[in-house]
Amino acid sequence: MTPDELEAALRAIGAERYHSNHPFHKRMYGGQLTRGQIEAWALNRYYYQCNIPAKDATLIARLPTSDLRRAWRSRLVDHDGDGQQPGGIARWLKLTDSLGLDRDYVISTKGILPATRFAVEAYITFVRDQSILDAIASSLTEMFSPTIIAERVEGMLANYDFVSSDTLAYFTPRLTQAPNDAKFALNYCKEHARTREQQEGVLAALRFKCNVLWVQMDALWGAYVDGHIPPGAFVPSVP
Ligand SMILES: O=C(O)c1cc(C(=O)O)c2c(n1)C(=O)C(=O)c1cc(C(=O)O)[nH]c1-2
Repeated sequence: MTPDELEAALRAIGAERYHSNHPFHKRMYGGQLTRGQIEAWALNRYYYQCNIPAKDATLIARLPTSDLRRAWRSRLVDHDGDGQQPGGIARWLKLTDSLGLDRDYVISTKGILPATRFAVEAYITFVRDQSILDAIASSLTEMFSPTIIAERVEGMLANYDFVSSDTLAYFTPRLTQAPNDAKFALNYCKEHARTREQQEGVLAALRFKCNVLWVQMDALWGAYVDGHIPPGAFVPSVP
């Protein structure tokens, strides 16, 4: 494959497998979720958010050059803040605050679904154990996140009176951060995935990561749409 053919193959995977295709997302932006279901989504998604810096620090520890480490470390600042400006984790907690979730409970992660925990842990393990090329490729879902974020924010503002643009402020910086991050990772993969085997590895890494996101939606659906809430997991106080 040429580098451009590789990019086209990556985009085809996103078109088919990104979590924007999941029925839970469609219900969310379509205004068909209850407040309790949105609370469950925000609570569970906190676990993804708060582990993204651990994932990125794991990768940085493996990167062989200053140039690569410097390029990647902006992601840590994006999520952890710089001590002056809040980062993504703090902004996510504003979202859970505004939904009325107890901050200590959210941070404790006691109420998240087992599948959320397993999926996020699998992502960190993948980045620790697979090749650096595959680890970088696993971040490429971010190529598709601006579209899902725009859809989600627009749909939620239009459909839920308990959500405001302030509630969803987490997403605003992501609309510029994600494309920058994705561009760097995509260029890296196009440049370094030369053999067929390497290219297949990159494609498999993106499929893996789509699964990490997809199973989190499946778990929310099973627990909060079908009603099979696992023992110990969050039970919404409102329907
Ligand atoms: O809102 C979303 O649907 C969405 C998706 C993704 C993604 O595609 O992995 C990320 C984010 N948001 C996000 O906010 C974020 O910080 C992020 C980091 C990463 C990553 O893999 O390093 N993905 C994502």
